[in-house]
Amino acid sequence: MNARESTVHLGRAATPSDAAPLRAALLGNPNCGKTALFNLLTGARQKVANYAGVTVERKEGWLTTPGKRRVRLLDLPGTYSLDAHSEDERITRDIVTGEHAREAPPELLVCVTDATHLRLNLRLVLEARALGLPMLLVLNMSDMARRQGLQIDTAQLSALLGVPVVESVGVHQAGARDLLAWLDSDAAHRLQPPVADPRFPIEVGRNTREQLLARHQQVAQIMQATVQEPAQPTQRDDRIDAVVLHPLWGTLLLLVTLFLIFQAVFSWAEPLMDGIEGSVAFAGEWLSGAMPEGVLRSLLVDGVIAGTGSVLVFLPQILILFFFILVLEDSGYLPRAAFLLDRIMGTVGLSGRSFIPLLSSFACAVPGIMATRSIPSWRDRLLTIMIAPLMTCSARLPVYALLIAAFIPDQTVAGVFNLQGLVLFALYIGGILSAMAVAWVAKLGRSNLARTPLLMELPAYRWPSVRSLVIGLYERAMIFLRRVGGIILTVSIVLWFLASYPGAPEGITEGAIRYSYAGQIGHWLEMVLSPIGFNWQIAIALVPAMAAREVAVSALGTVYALSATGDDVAEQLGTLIAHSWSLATALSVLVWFVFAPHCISTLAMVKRETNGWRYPLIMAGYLFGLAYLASFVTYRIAVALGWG
Ligand SMILES: Nc1nc2c(ncn2[C@@H]2O[C@H](COP(=O)(O)OP(=O)(O)OP(=O)(O)O)[C@@H](O)[C@H]2O)c(=O)[nH]1
Ligand SMILES: [Mg+2]
Repeated sequence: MNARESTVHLGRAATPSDAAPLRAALLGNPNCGKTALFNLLTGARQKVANYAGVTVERKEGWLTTPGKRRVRLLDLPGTYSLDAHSEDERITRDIVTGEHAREAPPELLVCVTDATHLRLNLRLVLEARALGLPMLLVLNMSDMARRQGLQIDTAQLSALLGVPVVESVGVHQAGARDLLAWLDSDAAHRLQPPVADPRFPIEVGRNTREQLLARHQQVAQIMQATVQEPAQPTQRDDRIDAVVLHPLWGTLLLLVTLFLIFQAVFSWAEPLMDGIEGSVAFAGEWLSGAMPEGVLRSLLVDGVIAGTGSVLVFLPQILILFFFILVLEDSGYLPRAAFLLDRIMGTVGLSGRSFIPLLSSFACAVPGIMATRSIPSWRDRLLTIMIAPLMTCSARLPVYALLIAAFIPDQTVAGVFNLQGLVLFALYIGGILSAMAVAWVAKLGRSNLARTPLLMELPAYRWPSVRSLVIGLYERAMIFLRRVGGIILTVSIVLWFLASYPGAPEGITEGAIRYSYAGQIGHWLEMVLSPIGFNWQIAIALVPAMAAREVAVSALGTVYALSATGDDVAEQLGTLIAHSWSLATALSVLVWFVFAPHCISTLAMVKRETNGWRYPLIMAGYLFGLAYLASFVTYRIAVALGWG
C-alpha cells in the first residue's frame, strides 16, 4: 500500500468542509475579466482595467462556497496561447502545465472567456483541454453578450467541448452565482478531465502549424453549432472609433481630455483641501495650546502634524486624478490612445507595447516597471524600464501642487484656462517629452532597429463599472494614507530629531535649526545646490525625500515649522515658501522633481527586474544628472528674466 492510499484509509470520511481545499486557477485571454471575477469571488482588490496585460503576476486568493467548500484560487496573467513569448505569459504557462518551480499544477482549470469574443477565446480553451486537467468553462461578460443579442447554447457547447459551462458577470455583485453553485455540485466534487464529443477530439502535443489550423477549424464549427449572432452586429464602437482614432480629431480629443483632467485636479479639489488644511491647522493649534512647551509638543506639532499634515492635504487631488485615470482605464479608451501615439513612439525607437507600462507609471513607476514583463524583447523592455520614472507618478503631485499653488497665480488665461492647471499640464508633458528624448538618444547608433508593429487588441468600449471605480479609488486612498502613516510619518519624526538636535548655543533665539545636524547637512549640500537656486531648507528636504517624493513636502513642512518664529508658526507651508523663495527657485525645484529619482522603491524594483545593481545605478546617475542640468538651465533663464 503506498503512502497516499494509507492517508485515505486512515482519514475520516471527507465532508466538503474539512476536505483539503480545492486548488483552482483562472486561465484565459487578456482582458476577459479574470481579475474582476477573482476580486468578486475572493474579495481581493487586484487591479482591473479594460485593456490587455493588466495582471503580470500570479495572485492567490481564498474563497468559501455557499456549501462551505474551501477553494484556493489563482489569478493568472492573460495569454492567447500556451506558447509563451513574454515573461507574464511564461508564468501562466508554467503554472498550468505544472512546470512552475514552486506551484503544483491546479486541480481545476477555470477557463474564463469573454462571451462577446468567443471565436477568439475558444482557441485557448481548446489548447487548454489538451492539458488533461479537469476544467470549467466560464462565459464571462454574459451581460454584454445578452445586450448584443448573442445567443449561446451552453448545453451544446458543454457537450461538444466535454467540459461544464457556466455564465458569469465579473462586475456584478451576484455575477458569480452560477460559478459558486457549480463548485458545490456533485460534478465539482468528482472532478473529471474533459471528455469531448468525438467530432472535436482533444489534440495533444506541440502547437504545430497543422494543429493550429485544425483548431481554427474546430473553433469555426463549434461557433456555428452553438452561437447565434445577431443579424445586425453592433456598429457603435466603430462609429466612436471613427472619431477617436482619427489622426487629427483623435489627437485633439486626447489633448483636450488630458488637459481637462489637470484643470479638474486644481479646481475641484479646493473645497476639500481647505477642509483638510483647516483641520490640520486646528489640530496643531489645539495641541500647541493644550500642551506645555517642550520637546514632546515640538515633536507632535512640528514633527508629526506639520510633516504628515502637509502631505495629507493632497489626498483630494490624488483621488480626483485617479478618478479620471480609472474611468479612462475602464472605458477602453487607453489602448486607443496607445494606437494614436504608436507612430510617435516608433520614431524614438519605442514599441507600442511600451505604452501600457509607461501609462501605469503615471500612477507609480513600481507597477509600471513590473508591467514591462509583457514586452518580449529585452532591449525594448530595458529601455521602457529606464524611462518609466520620467512619467509623472502620483507621488510628485503633492510637490507640484504645493509649489504651483504657492507661486502660480490662480488666474484664467484666454478666458477658459486655469493657469495653475496649465502649468501642471506642462510638467506632465515635460516628463513625457523628456522620456521620448532619452529613448531617442538611446536609439542613436542603432539605426537599423526593426520597427515592431503594434499588435494590440482594441477592447470594446464599456461604461466604467461603479464597483471597480469604488474599489480602485479606495485602494488609491489606502495606498496614500499608508504612505502618510508609514514612511512619511517615520521620516518626519527622524527629520524632526535631526533638525532639533543638537540645540543652538546659549543666547541664540532665532534660526536654531541651523545648528542642528540637519542644518549642517543642509548647509553643506547648499554649496552643491546653490548654483541651481536651492536654499538650505530645500537641501535638507531633498535628503529624506530619497525615500519617497512626497517626503519633500513633509520635510519642508517640518523644517519650516522648526525655523519659524512667532507669528509664522500658524502660517501654511505654501504661504511660508511663497514669502521666502524666489519664483526662479520654485521653478528650478519643480523641474528638479520632473527628473530626480527620489524613490527607493523604484530603484529596488529595477534591481529586482534586471537582476542586479547595474541598471538601478545607471538610472539614478542619469536621472540626477538630468535633474541638475535641467534645474540649472531653468534657474539661470528665470534669473535672467528677472524672476530671481
Ligand atoms: N460588462 C462587463 N464588464 C466586465 C465583466 N468582467 C470584467 N469586465 C470589465 O472588463 C475589463 C477587463 O477586466 P479584467 O478583470 O482586468 O481582465 P483580465 O482578464 O484580468 O485581464 P488581464 O489581467 O489583462 O489578463 C474591466 O474593464 C472590467 O471592468 C463582465 O462580466 N461584464
Ligand atoms: Mg487580470
